[in-house]
Amino acid sequence: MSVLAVEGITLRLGGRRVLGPISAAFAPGRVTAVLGPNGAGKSSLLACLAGLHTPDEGQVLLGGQPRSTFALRDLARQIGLLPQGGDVHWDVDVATLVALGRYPHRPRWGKTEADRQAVARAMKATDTARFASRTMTALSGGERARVLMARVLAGEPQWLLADEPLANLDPAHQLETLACLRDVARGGAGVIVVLHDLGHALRVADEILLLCDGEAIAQGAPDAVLTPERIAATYSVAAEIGTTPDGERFIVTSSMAR
Ligand SMILES: Nc1ncnc2c1ncn2[C@@H]1O[C@H](COP(=O)(O)OP(=O)(O)OP(=O)(O)O)[C@@H](O)[C@H]1O
Repeated sequence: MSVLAVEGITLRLGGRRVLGPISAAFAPGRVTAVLGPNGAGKSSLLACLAGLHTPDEGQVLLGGQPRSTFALRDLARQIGLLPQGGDVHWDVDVATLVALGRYPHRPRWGKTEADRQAVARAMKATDTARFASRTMTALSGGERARVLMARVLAGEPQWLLADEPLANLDPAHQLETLACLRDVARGGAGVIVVLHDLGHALRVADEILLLCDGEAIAQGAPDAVLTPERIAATYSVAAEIGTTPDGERFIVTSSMAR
């Protein structure tokens, strides 16, 4: 599968440059965590990759071809976006909503067995099958967030772009979601995930892209990017990085001494 990349893109919103110029490439079969302080440009970058924003300069490339040269249906099959803080305010039942994720794949009429199986897999992976017949507006915020993740997973995109997918989730479901992202990458898809928890990023990511003020200040292996010095310079917090007896990496942050 081909690489997804941005080449020298800039983005202006409200008359202000909020991104770039930035160049970065994302590899299939890997989890890339996009990190950075509030307002760094993480969502803007994902929106450019997903086609919600058109860069003012530069281009988004899919397999070396400009994104703009692909048909919309083709792009919808290849790239799935879970937007930040997405929600649903209509009385749709969970199974119907998740099945909408198959829309780019479905024949003109009806659903195929492959559609049904993809929806079942997505609901199992997100622990949402047990409320398949309930309406979205009758679920808690975290339950709705998991259903929205199921909808994107049901589309089995070659590129999964997830903007803060752990928001509103309890610790167990956060870990399940991180494991699910790893599974998606293991299956060969490219995963690009925006995270705020540096420890989660250290554990889930093969690679980290660190943004600050709309620019990429580092991209590489988690241990190489997330050093205490760089965390201090980027987030203005002190960080201690360690390893549990089980070999799990963790980061503890604290206020910097004044
Ligand atoms: N529609 C808009 N009009 C003007 N400025 C915008 C708009 N949307 C975002 N911005 C600005 O663009 C910058 C980048 O925003 P973006 O949402 O990409 O940041 P982020 O890194 O995802 O932040 P967060 O961690 O807070 O979600 C911010 O300074 C924000 O204020």
